Order: sequence, then C-alpha cells, then structure tokens
Amino acid sequence: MHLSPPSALAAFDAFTASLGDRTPALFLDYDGTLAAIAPRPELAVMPVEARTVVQRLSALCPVAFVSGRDLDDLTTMVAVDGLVYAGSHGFDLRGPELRRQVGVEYVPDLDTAEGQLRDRLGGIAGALVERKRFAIAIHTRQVAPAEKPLVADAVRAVVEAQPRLRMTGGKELFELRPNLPWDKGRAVLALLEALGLEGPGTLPIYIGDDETDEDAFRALASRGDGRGIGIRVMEEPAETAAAWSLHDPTEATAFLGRLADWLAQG
Ligand SMILES: O=P(O)(O)OC[C@H]1O[C@H](O[C@H]2O[C@H](CO)[C@@H](O)[C@H](O)[C@H]2O)[C@H](O)[C@@H](O)[C@@H]1O
Repeated sequence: MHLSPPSALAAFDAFTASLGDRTPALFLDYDGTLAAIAPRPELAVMPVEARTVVQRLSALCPVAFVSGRDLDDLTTMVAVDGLVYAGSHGFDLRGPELRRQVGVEYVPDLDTAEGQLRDRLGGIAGALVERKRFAIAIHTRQVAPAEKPLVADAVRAVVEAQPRLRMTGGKELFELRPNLPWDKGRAVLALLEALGLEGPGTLPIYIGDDETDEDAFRALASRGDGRGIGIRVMEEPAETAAAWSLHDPTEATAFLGRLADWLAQG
C-alpha cells in the first residue's frame, strides 16, 4: 500500500520512463476521475476537454471505461465511439467486438431489493435510489445529516434479507450488487484477456478515484513485475494500492493530454 503516491503529472518523465517501450492500455473510471463529483448523477457531465483527449488517445492506444454506472448511462455520458465500456462495476461489458454480462441470474434479486429500498426510503427527503442493471446505488449526498443513519439502517436491513447480494460503499453512497467474486479488478483482467492485451508489449494503466477502484489497482499490482500501473485521483492523502496519484479530474485530463502528446511523438 502507498500513502500519498507521487503525482503522475508532476513526475511525468519518471512516469513515462516506467512504461519503457510498452504501449499503454488505458482503463478509466468516470465519476470523480474524468467528471467532477456533482450533487446528482445526471449532473456529473464530462467536460469537452476530457472527451477530446479521450478521443485523441483512442487513436493511439486501447481505451476502456470501467464504471459503477449503468452501461448505457456510462456510454451516453462519455459519448466516444469505438471504446470498450464496462458498467455496473464491471458486471456489464461491451466493446466493438465484445459483449459479456456477469451475474444475469442475480437480476431478480436486485429487482426485489430495489422495490424494498424504494418502499423504505420513500419518506426520507433527498435519498436517491439509482438502479443499474447489475447494481443499485443508494445516494445520501442530498440527505440531511441527521437522516443519513436512517438510510444506512434501511440499506443494511434490505441487504441482510438478501444474502445473494452484498453491499459496498463509495462517495456518499451505498451500493448493492451480486454477491459474486467479481469487481472492477476482475473485469479489467478479463478485458485484458478478451482484448488480447495480456502480452509483455502492453502495459495496463488504471485511473480511478474511489474505493471500488482499489479492486482494479490491486488486480493490476497482482500481475507482478510492474505489469500494471494504478493511478488514484485524490484530493487528500489516503492509503491506496495505486503507485501514482493525480489531484482531481482537471489534473487527470491534463495528464491524459500529456500522455497523448507523448504517445503521438512515438
Ligand atoms: O465507478 P464510477 O464511475 O466512479 O461510479 C461510481 C458511482 O458514481 C456515481 O455516484 C457518484 O457521483 C455522483 C455524481 O457526481 C455523486 O452525486 C455521488 O455522490 C457519487 O457517489 C454514480 O451515480 C453511481 O452509480 C456510481 O456507482
């Protein structure tokens, strides 16, 4: 684990030196990484600068988005054709020549939980239930501080009654997802295999800001011998399995711009 890893932008030359002659394969998180955190999910729009740099990069190296958002929502928000997209924390994968869904048999459990959550949380002002195909996010960002424990109690009660689901966390949210050994890290490893990117000529780089992104940092670190790089976007120092950091989505976009310039120069 690292506490406050070095900035991949401030130490860009050292960062690119660690790539050697390998081609990066970029795995990008969305919320808090390329889109700044907003009061509600639909308000977290990716700036045009970020979209432009993602488009540039997609002509220079493989690019995938790996997000907790629903796959269709993610694809609409990013709106760059030809990329690989993984929604619902990697349970729902789609690319130009790829389609895979993990945990389809858990959708009825999620449907039941969604109904129970809407019943229990309907009376709590600001509590937002966001259904994704393979996960449910329960947002507390708009809930009065005194009421947040009520949301936590309700979510706990629902997940305790649904042993086929498990709860994870995030920024002002709880998430319910299939209780399967699957996460963003396993999704990234599966994508490397499916896209033929497992060889020594490719270096996967994952950029993310949240606790579910730590699964991906750990998965890449587990490949050993520097065969994967994690970059955590974080405004405050924190323990992370990522070896590099960036401060916020603006800095992440600037870093990707420099990476595109560097790749374009060959
Ligand atoms: O994996 P990510 O792309 O980072 O998605 C994680 C969750 O992001 C969204 O929620 C977060 O962003 C919202 C908009 O800025 C914010 O209001 C909320 O508090 C954050 O937790 C998204 O709505 C979730 O579905 C994702 O799981």
